Amino acid sequence: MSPIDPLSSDTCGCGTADVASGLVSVDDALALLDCVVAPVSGAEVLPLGQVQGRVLATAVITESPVPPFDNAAMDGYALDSAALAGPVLWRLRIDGCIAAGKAGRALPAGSAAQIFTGAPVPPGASAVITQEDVHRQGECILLKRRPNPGENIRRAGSDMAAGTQVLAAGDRLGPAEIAAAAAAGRKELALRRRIRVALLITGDELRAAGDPLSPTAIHDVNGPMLAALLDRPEVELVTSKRIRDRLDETADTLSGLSREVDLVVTTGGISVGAADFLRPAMTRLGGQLHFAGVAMKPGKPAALGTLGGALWLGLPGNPLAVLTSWVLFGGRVLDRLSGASATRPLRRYVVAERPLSHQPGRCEFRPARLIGVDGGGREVISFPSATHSHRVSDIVGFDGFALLPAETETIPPGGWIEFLPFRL
Ligand SMILES: Nc1nc2c(c(=O)[nH]1)N[C@H]1C(S)=C(S)[C@@H](COP(=O)(O)OP(=O)(O)OC[C@H]3O[C@@H](n4cnc5c(N)ncnc54)[C@H](O)[C@@H]3O)O[C@H]1N2
Ligand code: MOO
Repeated sequence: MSPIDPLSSDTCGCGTADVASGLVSVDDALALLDCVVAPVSGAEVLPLGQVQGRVLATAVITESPVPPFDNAAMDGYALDSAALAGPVLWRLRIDGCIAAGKAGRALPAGSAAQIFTGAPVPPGASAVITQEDVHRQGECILLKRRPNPGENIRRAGSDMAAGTQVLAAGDRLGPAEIAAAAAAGRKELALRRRIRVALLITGDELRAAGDPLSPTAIHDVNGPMLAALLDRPEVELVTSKRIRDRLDETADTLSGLSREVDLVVTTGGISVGAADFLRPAMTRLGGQLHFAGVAMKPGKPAALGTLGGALWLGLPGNPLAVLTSWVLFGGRVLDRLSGASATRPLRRYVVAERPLSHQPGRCEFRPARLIGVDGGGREVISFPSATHSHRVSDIVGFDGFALLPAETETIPPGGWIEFLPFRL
């Protein structure tokens, strides 16, 4: 299999097809994003119980070895295997019982100590033999086999030596990382502060979900979807506003929000119509546009800019276009702002269930569902017959996007195709 193609490669074509219309390729847009979006400054220290999903600001280094002492890996008997003399069968007297959390005394010659998993191995013992491997006779055990030196002993520092870096700045903290921090003896961690985000929904036609509709109105779909996409541990959604399609209102609101937050996410009003006021508002306010228009379908009008100290991520109005541009750019903006270690979306090759046709032009992100594995062990996807950027029904139950290169017209059943899983 060939390596994954850059999205702007000749194979894709989206870097060339729309150059004339001033669109940047997806790869160029991602590169610009990486250049301009830097982590927010400032850290906070929180207890382990409150760090799930957050990004670490400073590395975690163990101060002492883990485990701190040699201990038993199994329930059984601690003994000195080198001291077993004479022919098998060996008989040893049981001298004491060591449970986890208790200390054992030095083993007298010719004896073994009963020991439980996690208990410290007593001085003088070189191995732990499991209780299934011995025959117990009153206060003695009989052994048919000489345990190997070190058998069933977990050595001090064998998990983490003192001074080991177990987590790096930029690591995102999930259950595994929190476990590592706890094992390293930390009860609190230094985290990047949360990203302050404002959500701005634009459109005269919009009514809140569930509100009665006039004959020309529709329900706001993007507001609830974006609020859900922004519901992440590293995000503080400071405000969510809905405004009308007016230049003054758009500019005033953008200007006010840019003084309060790190990132303003907008939806709608970024295309070329006379009622699209986001770009004119940015121009009026002296904002800087890093890109405005990407050679992709859906999501073509997606834009990124800077206004004062805040970033502006402009998403289109059509709901599938919002989701597509969020998957490509939104998650990555949050990763960069949060200081998380770089993570490109993980793409892989899968095969098409049936013939796939595409109108040549922009490279297309077609919603797709993983439906199983074929006889050759290849993952198979199904997909709708076309991408309709306004259709919400097309995204329900889908697993990601099939990437259709700009010049591709058809892909036969069983043909290789790149797949970008949702990483919401
Ligand atoms: N002459 C051209 N017209 C359009 C172009 C173009 O290049 N030239 N691009 C088209 C593409 S592609 C897209 S995508 C849309 C994007 O337009 P906007 O981002 O300016 O979005 P709106 O015009 O405000 O809305 C588009 C569509 O989405 C509906 N919408 C808006 N907000 C919401 C919401 N919160 N929830 C649900 N639906 C929403 C809106 O009613 C429109 O139907 O422009 C094309 N036009
Ligand atoms: O690119 Mo638009 O986002 O197709 O509908």
